Amino acid sequence: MAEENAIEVTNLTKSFGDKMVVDHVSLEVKRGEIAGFLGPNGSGKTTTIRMMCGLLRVDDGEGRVLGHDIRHEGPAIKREVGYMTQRFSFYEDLSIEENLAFVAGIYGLGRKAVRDTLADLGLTSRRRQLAGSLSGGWKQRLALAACIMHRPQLLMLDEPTAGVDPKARREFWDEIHQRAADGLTVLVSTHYMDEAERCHRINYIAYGKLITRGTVPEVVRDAGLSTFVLKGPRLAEAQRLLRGKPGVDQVAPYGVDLHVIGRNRVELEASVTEAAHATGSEACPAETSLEDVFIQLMGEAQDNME
Ligand SMILES: Nc1ncnc2c1ncn2[C@@H]1O[C@H](COP(=O)(O)OP(=O)(O)OP(=O)(O)O)[C@@H](O)[C@H]1O
Repeated sequence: MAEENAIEVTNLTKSFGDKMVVDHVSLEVKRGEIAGFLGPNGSGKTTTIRMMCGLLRVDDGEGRVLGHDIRHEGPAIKREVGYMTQRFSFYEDLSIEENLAFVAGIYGLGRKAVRDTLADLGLTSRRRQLAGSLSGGWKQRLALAACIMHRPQLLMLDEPTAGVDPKARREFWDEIHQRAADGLTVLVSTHYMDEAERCHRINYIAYGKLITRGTVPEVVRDAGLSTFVLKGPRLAEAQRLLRGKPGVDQVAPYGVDLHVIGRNRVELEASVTEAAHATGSEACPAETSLEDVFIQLMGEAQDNME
């Protein structure tokens, strides 16, 4: 295994009953990298994360996490990985400090680890506050504290910011970036596009299959999509006209604009020009967004399933 990779797994496969929910997924994450794990609901992200943490047996495939074999060295992986589950929970009637002391006990850590972690995450002044009375952002900070207290080298964060307000999400990401700069590796699943754009590299999975990976500009470029923006007074009509026209794969209102996206640029441009003419709107080429790419990939993956 190349030493610089914190995660290197190939062909991970898992079925529940007769349903294959992770289908030969291969992932590579470099040390110190923030890797995004994106994909529609139920596409297999959590299952993949749990296999890589040594929490779930793989049906097939192999690989190493922090140099440990995922099939046979689960306990070593668990010691060196911090896993923040999707619906993390605390004892609501215990304080921040008491909750962390409980987690410290599980890892065999002492009071110093709790004190250091409180200080490290800016929780010292709130340490006596009950976990149940914390806002979403502080709860999530407590969850992060609980999963980094044993000083893991790799964090696996499963939708860590779901339902948290934008300011708290930004603070969370600043925190993650600082830690990555200090050498921590992070794999983070998210449905938020702004968070995907904050990752060094992203991996997109749909219906159990890894569909694309790379930096955000690489993923957008590799998708090979073209986008036109329509501006004008009769966009609802333009939207109706464009649906199902040659070259038009997606039509989506963005505020007062209409975005029209497709793979075949020549056909797309002809359809857009025609709709613009019919509705007195103005059309111009625009950058394709990551969200447009994901929606396209999701639709295509769905079509391949049928
Ligand atoms: N223990 C289990 N037994 C049976 N089916 C399961 C089990 N765990 C997950 N699944 C199914 O496997 C599929 C993949 O689920 P998974 O939670 O890995 O997806 P996900 O990409 O993390 O989704 P989300 O974005 O909604 O969190 C889903 O259809 C889910 O219902």
